[in-house]
Amino acid sequence: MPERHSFPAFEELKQETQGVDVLVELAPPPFEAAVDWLFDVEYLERKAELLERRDAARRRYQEGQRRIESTYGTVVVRALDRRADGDQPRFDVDRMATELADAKAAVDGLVADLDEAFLTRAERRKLSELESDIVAAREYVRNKRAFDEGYDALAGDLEAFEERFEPYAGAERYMVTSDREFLVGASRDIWADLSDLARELQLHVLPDEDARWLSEHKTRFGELVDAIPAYNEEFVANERDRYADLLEDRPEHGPLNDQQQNAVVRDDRRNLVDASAGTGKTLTLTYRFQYLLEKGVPAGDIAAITYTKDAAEEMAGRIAAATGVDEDDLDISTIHSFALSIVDDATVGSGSGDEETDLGDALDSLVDDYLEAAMADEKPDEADVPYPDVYGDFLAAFREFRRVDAEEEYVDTHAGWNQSRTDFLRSKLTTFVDNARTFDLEPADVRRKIDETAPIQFTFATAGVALLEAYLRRVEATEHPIDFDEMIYAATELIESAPDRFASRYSHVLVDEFQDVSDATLSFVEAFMSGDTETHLFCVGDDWQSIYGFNGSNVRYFTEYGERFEDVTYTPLEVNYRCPPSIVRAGAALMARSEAPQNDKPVTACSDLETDPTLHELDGLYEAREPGYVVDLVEDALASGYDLEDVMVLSRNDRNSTVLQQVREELARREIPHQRPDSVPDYVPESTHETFDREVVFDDSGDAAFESGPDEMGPDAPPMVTVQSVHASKGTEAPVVILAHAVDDDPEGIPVEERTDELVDPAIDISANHFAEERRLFYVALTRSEAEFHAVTKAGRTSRYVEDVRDYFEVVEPEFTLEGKCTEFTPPADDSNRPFKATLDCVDFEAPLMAWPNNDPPRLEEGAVYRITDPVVEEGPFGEEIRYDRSTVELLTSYVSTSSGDSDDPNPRARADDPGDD
Ligand SMILES: Nc1ncnc2c1ncn2[C@@H]1O[C@H](COP(=O)(O)OP(=O)(O)OP(=O)(O)O)[C@@H](O)[C@H]1O
Repeated sequence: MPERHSFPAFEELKQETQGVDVLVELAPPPFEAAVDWLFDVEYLERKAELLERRDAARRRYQEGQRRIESTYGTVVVRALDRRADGDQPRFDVDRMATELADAKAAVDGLVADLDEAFLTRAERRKLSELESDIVAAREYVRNKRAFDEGYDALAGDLEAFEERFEPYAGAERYMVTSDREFLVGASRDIWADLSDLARELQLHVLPDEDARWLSEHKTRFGELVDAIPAYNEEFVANERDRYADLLEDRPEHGPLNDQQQNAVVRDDRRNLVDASAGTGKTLTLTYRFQYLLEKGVPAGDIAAITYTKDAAEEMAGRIAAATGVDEDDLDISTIHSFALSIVDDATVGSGSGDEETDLGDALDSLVDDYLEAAMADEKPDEADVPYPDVYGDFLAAFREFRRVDAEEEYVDTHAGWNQSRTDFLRSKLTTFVDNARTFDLEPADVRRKIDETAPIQFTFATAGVALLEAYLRRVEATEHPIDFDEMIYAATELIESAPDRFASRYSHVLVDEFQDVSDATLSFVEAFMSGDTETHLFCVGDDWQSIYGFNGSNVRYFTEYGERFEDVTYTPLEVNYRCPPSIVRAGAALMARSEAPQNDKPVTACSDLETDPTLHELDGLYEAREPGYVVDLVEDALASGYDLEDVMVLSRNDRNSTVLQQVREELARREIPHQRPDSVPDYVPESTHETFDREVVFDDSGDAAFESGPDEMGPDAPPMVTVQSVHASKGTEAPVVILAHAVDDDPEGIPVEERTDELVDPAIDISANHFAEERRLFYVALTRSEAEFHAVTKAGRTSRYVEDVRDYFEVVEPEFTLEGKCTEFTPPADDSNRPFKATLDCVDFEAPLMAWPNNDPPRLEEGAVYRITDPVVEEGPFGEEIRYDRSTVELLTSYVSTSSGDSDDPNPRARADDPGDD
């Protein structure tokens, strides 16, 4: 059936006609004809006009529609086909978009230009279908274009992300901090961009491949946004699972705790374990070494640096035993041996054989040459010394120094009692140059620090600077480094200049006691990170134990490490496995009061031992009583079941220390085996020699002694009490620790008296606060203890650090009882009011006694042995004296004639205990 056309314009006309018909019917007859006539004329005109407009509109429509279809039909159809197939457009999307925009404009123009009222419904539908096809095609192209643009904008970010993420895709590696920060940020940004894009697009309109890409990437990045921050945690958990055997099942002690296990497996570029004493830092470092070996890292790719040779040997022994790797294949050494090995390696075959390679020799011989010639006042052209021009400067300053010294008698006043002038000057000059090297001061730096208004310092330091110049010339002229500092600098330079050769040799460098780094050692360690090497650092340390400021170390390198370098992961360890809870709490309280900023470190004790540290405040004759008292404590410990090696006696100083020297003498007198300072054979009483299958030597005093320190003795080493300085005790532990001479602000106390050395000061550049460093030293001493800690001090002069934590101490006021033989007795002349005087030989010391006649004291008998209970010590004209009277003196043994052979018994206590002697 043909379509019935219907036009609204004609409908309107028709309605109008019907309206006129009704009007005609209602009108009276003559008027009716007139209306008809009028209407016919009007109607016919309008009808003709309408027909004309209709035809024009239809013509325009048909032409327009045809034109649009022929111009744009193909592009619309193609677009719609792709859209329908979910396929990619097969030609240029931009051109397509332009053409479709034109098509839309053409349709819009046509519609605007058309009087649609003259179109049939079918024509209108067709037009609207054309319009909507164009719109749909445009929608497809717009989405596709927006997707492509979004994709292009993301492509760079995605590539960068994938490249950085690629090493971690298998979850086999710890994510380095800078990568992690980048990947966290990038994954968030990419996810946000993908989400924006998806929001902006109609996915169903996109080609399927694009829609799929978008939704898959959006999902992936949605997951990565959560996964990347948690990546390392997961890695660590997996790694801990995989190596649980190593980390949890070792029989010699319990499993490593969570924090220790984390520290072992975390593997940033730089890993820092910052933890207080006894929390297992060294143990964790040892485990990290083993873990790396178990992971398959070749032993030769791992280097460990310890603070002392003993610690290196102990660690190597432990790792070799645990892993079966030959000890010789383990690269564990002190930083100096490590640097030396690098320098040696680099200079092999360079003809360094003739050079002075013995560290220290170069300086010693230079000081000797200059000093000897200058003491003999040899002129530069007479003297057989290197660098005569510098010697000339040295001599001029040295002559001035001697002139000033002759007036001020400086050397005579300051030299040790058995030290010659030359020895004194030699030691000061060597220390001067040594210090300048340690603190890396150039001659000009030292010169600036000299006080020109102080003649002694000015003349001596001017000579010192000349010597430093000569030494630096020698350093320069010598191919092989000739001192420790030079060694470190040279090794650092070598590594930095050839990272491929030296730094990349190690994939892992582990460093113990990292808080003690100096400028030079820090540069050395960091040199391993130079170039494109993949070396990873693992350092353990504790700023609370930084005690080598005088040696050039600077705790700020440790505390500010994370700010100075990139890719640092910190791991705390918060359980102390060594000390009883009271000591752990006292240590934390001590450090909370530090004079210098310290890192905060929460710590709890693992032990449930209820021992409190003990404070022994000796009064009266302190200096004389102290060694005997300290050794009494050693004997008490031995008597209560501790072994010799369980006891450690410490003091602020060792070399030149009267305190430890006297303690050692007392230990030897009581035949207790004990350690002596480096290079001096340790003491073992003759009676025990045959017990040990070792060669025994006898020292000058006739004491039997082993040739080396306890750690080097091997399995046959005899057990002995450790006696050493607090510095030397770092990193060690013992059940019983006795800190002798915990006296405040004393030449051998803690804090040690802050001493300036007028001669050497210009060559020193210590940045550490003296009292803060001494506090840390006290902290080290306190935290060596596994059970008992005893601080022995003089009543009224107790160390400020003990005072800071006195509440944690059990305070013992030892009863002061003197027992000894009266060796001298001087009664006053009868008529005088002068005191009786006597001396009691208490073996450990001589006690001067005094009594006034009106106190009615007993008359003492020379040669008899007395006990004085609770004696009152007073300051007399010749020092401390003990007042005695009848109520305090008790006769233990009457005078025994020397012919009996007993009178020289050095141990009156034994006699007093013997009832048969009464
Ligand atoms: N997880 C553990 N279980 C049992 N004992 C442990 C554990 N961790 C450490 N220890 C023990 O605690 C003591 C202290 O360990 P370590 O010497 O490694 O600590 P440190 O932090 O290096 O101490 P310091 O800084 O005082 O030298 C050692 O006797 C060690 O064997």
